[in-house]
Amino acid sequence: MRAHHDPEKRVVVLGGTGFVGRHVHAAFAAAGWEALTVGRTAAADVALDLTAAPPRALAAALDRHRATAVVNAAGDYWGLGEERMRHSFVTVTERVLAAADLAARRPRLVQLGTVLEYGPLPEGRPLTEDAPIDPVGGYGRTKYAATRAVLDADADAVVLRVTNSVGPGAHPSSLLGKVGHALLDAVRRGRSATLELAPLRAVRDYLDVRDLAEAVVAAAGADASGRVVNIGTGRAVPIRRLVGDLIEVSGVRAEIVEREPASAAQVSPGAIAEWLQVDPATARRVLGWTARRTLRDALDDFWKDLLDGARR
Ligand SMILES: O=c1ccn([C@@H]2O[C@H](COP(=O)(O)OP(=O)(O)O[C@H]3O[C@H](CO)[C@@H](O)[C@H](O)[C@H]3O)[C@@H](O)[C@H]2O)c(=O)[nH]1
Repeated sequence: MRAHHDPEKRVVVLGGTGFVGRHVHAAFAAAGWEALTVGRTAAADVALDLTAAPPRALAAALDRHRATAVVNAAGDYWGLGEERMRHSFVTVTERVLAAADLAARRPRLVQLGTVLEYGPLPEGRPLTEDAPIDPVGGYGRTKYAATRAVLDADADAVVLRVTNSVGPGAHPSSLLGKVGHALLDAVRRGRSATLELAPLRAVRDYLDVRDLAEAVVAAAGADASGRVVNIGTGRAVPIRRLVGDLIEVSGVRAEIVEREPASAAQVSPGAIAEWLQVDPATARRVLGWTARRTLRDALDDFWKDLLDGARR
């Protein structure tokens, strides 16, 4: 028998086949929501290129699903220049807002932003929502412009400014994604691995992506509107240790070679913030959400998923 769903719990996840979106979709389903993914690939429930489709196409998908909420987890950015990122984030967000206006019932919007919208803070100062906005790179600048569009629209919306996340499906261009794929390659070849990385100086707040997904579900159900909430664990971890833990989890013999990136295209979006730790108090108070998983589990499950994928 088909499960009976609460008519108020119907969500459309934009970018629902991406690394974060996939987990967001699963978390909504686990919480009893009827969840639909929109993405560019055939893996999505509704295949729609949000950078090209007019708002009425998305509005029609929202209406067909009778969506009460929409999550914007869409947007390519790895290796893209600022203009392309502006299109990925700002143009798409403007279209999402226009589509929500056109829909028969305006859905609540949960927009995924980034902690990189803020400027770097001195070491030891946790990132609160009143920290100065001073994005250093094109990624932070364009994500901030998208956040502004949401806040200025006066919609029923909340923006989550999210820190780094890891777990099954981590993007191969991210630091831990890159390391995981290189370790998997070593397993396939029956060799040890040589990991060529930019100097691992940063100390960052890392979330299990499944905790992040639960924060999005909490945000969809919360009362808060027209504001931002920072999403992180409240702990800062040296990324060198995370890389070491992933190598240990894999059991692969690996050598790390640290070298300054040869070109700007190889620099991580977050390379500007060396020390970053979120203050999780607002998320706890406003969303009733706190990260609960360990990073060891996130790394374990990321590695298991890579091995499973290689066997499939
Ligand atoms: O070879 C490398 C690669 C990366 N890093 C550092 O590792 C951290 C993580 O880098 P990466 O995985 O490339 O991600 P970020 O650049 O931090 O960006 C991620 O984290 C942001 C929030 O913190 C999110 O908004 C983005 O979507 C997400 O891609 C950063 O401090 C990088 O400077 C290195 O030290 N060496």
